[in-house]
Amino acid sequence: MIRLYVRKRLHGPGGDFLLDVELEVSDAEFLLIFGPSGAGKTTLLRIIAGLEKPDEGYLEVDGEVWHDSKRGINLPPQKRDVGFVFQDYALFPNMTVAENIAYGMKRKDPQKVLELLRLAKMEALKDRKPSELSGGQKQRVALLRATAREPKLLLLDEPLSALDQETAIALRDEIKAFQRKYRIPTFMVSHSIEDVLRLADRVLRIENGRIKAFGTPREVLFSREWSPKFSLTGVLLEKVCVDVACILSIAVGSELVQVVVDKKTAQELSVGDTLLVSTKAFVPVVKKLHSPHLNT
Ligand SMILES: Nc1ncnc2c1ncn2[C@@H]1O[C@H](COP(=O)(O)OP(=O)(O)OP(=O)(O)O)[C@@H](O)[C@H]1O
Repeated sequence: MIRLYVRKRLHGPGGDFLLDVELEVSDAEFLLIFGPSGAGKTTLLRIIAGLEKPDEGYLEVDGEVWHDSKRGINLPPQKRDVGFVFQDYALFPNMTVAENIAYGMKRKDPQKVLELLRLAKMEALKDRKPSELSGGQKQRVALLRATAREPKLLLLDEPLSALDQETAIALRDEIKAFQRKYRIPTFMVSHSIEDVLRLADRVLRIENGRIKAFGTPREVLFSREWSPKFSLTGVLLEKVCVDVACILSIAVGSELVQVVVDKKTAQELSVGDTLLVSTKAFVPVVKKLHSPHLNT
């Protein structure tokens, strides 16, 4: 169980605001932290890792108190059992892939390093240096290194955002597979709705430092406050369905807009259809305006 309470005054471009988050997350849960740029997502991860200090807070992980401002407890980062993966890999350039992964393991275990490399289909690259790897491969190594130490908590800060679409999809599947296999509670920051739908057990949506929604992907994505008021028309380029929800990618002029609809709505839509997307009492309504398929 992870119990977290954080308060910290942040300096945003529009003035100061308060990061104010309180939550409980159960063991082995995948929490996705979602929200606009500047909301305080990275700062929250940094506070959990001990890289920044909150003005006021409490953090308990698996029965161990890492921070308690009232009792003056604040474990330094190296005493907090976390694995951290950033957007920019941060591997040791002078170490091989295998050495990078073994670094920080509580009990050196070459067999485990090999098992992880096998799982990520990276065995053939184990003696390479990071400079000889692609971006996707480097990020895989960063993830393996964070997992290898079997931390009590895994923190991932937009680990897929610097990768091309195909690599990001493959790595996303691996993150899920690792998390399921090793059952490490994971907090991941992402801007991607696909990450929300494919990875998260629960989603924390924060805006301006405040919790706007906290629940299952479905509860959060379809929550009534989710969409600002708007109305636009565009052409459906792609629909991707996961469980009960589908993401529509719609070209509106030169912009690409993504909206989430339920599967039933999506079933009636085809790529190439012209759509009207509007909100009615803050719940998006998607209607077909025209279908080229009717004319062929
Ligand atoms: N130690 C700090 N003290 C005060 N303000 C800070 C501190 N660290 C970050 N900030 C400010 O807090 C705001 C939130 O930053 P943060 O990086 O957490 O946002 P974010 O939600 O991760 O954004 P993005 O999605 O763009 O990465 C920013 O305006 C930043 O300048």
